[in-house]
Amino acid sequence: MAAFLPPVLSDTIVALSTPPGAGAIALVRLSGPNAIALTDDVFSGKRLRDQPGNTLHYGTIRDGERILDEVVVSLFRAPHSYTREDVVEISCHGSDYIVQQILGLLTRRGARLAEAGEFTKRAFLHGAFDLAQAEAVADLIAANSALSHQVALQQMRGGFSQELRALRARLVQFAALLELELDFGEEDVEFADRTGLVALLQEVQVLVRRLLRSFELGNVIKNGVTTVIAGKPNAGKSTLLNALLNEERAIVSAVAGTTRDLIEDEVSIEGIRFRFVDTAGLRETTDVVESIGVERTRKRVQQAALLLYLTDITLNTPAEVKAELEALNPDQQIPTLLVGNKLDLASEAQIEAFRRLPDTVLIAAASGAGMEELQEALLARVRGEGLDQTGATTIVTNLRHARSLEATAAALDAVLIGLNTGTGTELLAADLRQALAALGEITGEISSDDLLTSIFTQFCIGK
Ligand SMILES: Nc1nc2c(c(=O)[nH]1)N(C=O)[C@@H](CNc1ccc(C(=O)N[C@@H](CCC(=O)O)C(=O)O)cc1)CN2
Repeated sequence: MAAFLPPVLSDTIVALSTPPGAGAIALVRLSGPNAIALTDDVFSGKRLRDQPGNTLHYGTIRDGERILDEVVVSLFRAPHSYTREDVVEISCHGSDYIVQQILGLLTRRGARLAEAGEFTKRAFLHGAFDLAQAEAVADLIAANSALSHQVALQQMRGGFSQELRALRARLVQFAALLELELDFGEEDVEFADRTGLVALLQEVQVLVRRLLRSFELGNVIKNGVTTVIAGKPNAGKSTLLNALLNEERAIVSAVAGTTRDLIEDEVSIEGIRFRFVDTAGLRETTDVVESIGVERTRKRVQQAALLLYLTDITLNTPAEVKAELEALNPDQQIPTLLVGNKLDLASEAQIEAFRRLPDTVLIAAASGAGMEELQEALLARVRGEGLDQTGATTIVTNLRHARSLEATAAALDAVLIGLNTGTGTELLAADLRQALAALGEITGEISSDDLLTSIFTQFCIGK
């Protein structure tokens, strides 16, 4: 049997699974056929090979006569482990020196240092979970907000995979009938009911498109929303940023043009991360350093997911602001929120003029007035295009998955067009096969070595 296993699975891998550096405890993990025997070579305590799985053992790690550390060893026996192989975890003291010594001992005895993500890759190759679930493990580790955590956890536990498998299963049935028709060749039989197929394809297409739409929000949940704060010098951009961040991060001064470079910081508002970028004020300038800043601002606005355009309502009219926005964001490609600042200093008439504008929030950044409305407006801009409209319980956060879903949707469209125009079975079957392949790529039912390598090398070592 062993000869048929891919060679990578016949060796025993080892890695530090906790972050390097000084700490209370460090965990060195081994997985593979020799994990237990190798540990027995260096562990003085009970003989691990005689112990059942899911047990803990206290003892020392020794290099010959020399005691390296006092440790606790956890024993997992295949297939009841994370990787589905024999796994030993050595919990030693959190010292880089001790860890290096233990890794050295074990590699000298034949263990191989694990590559990034290799434990999880083995779990995948042994069928512990599918590719989308494995990718969610990395997302879970990286999650830094309540929402990104929730979405990653749901995906890791197989929520998304189940939905995809159900979609795929419905298509497979029809694909099989079409293939059967092809087998009968000349005889011109139709096993697959064309009307039923159209209905099914349309239904599946709705679900695929819903998942695709959820990616807009998914991407925001995972990567945050890059929100550029722009406006004329002294509109109060840095004060606004400080108010949003609740701290003195940007330098604030009364001299126009203080912020010459870009300042970035992140705030999580109800589980969604906003990455605020403060920019140099926009004005015609002869100062060389400052004009570089202005150019950078324009570029940055083009890359923003959201533009917060800040204006001092005591100094500017709505018409002027409109013209400034027009210049900055000509086709209104970047979703924009207009923020009128200095509410506390403005006249009734000035306030009224700005209140009438759409997508506008009035604030006094210095005192914090209107900040709650601003946060609500920010959330509404993001959620408006996401969760509420998708109605999906599953949210796609992974670009690779979104691409595969796009390919699925395109192939399904091709089948639908084919059915409408009476295309022959052969082409229908080919397009349907393509849709199935694209769906299968997400969960890894269909995968290549290159794909697996590119996915798992993005993991940390020891995961
Ligand atoms: N010490 C330790 N903690 C860890 C992990 C680990 O590998 N080691 N994990 C790694 O990421 C995560 C937990 N994931 C795990 C998933 C499955 C199994 C496991 O042994 N499953 C067996 C036995 C189940 C049982 O006894 O009920 C199985 O499914 O058969 C272990 C950890 C987080 N914490």
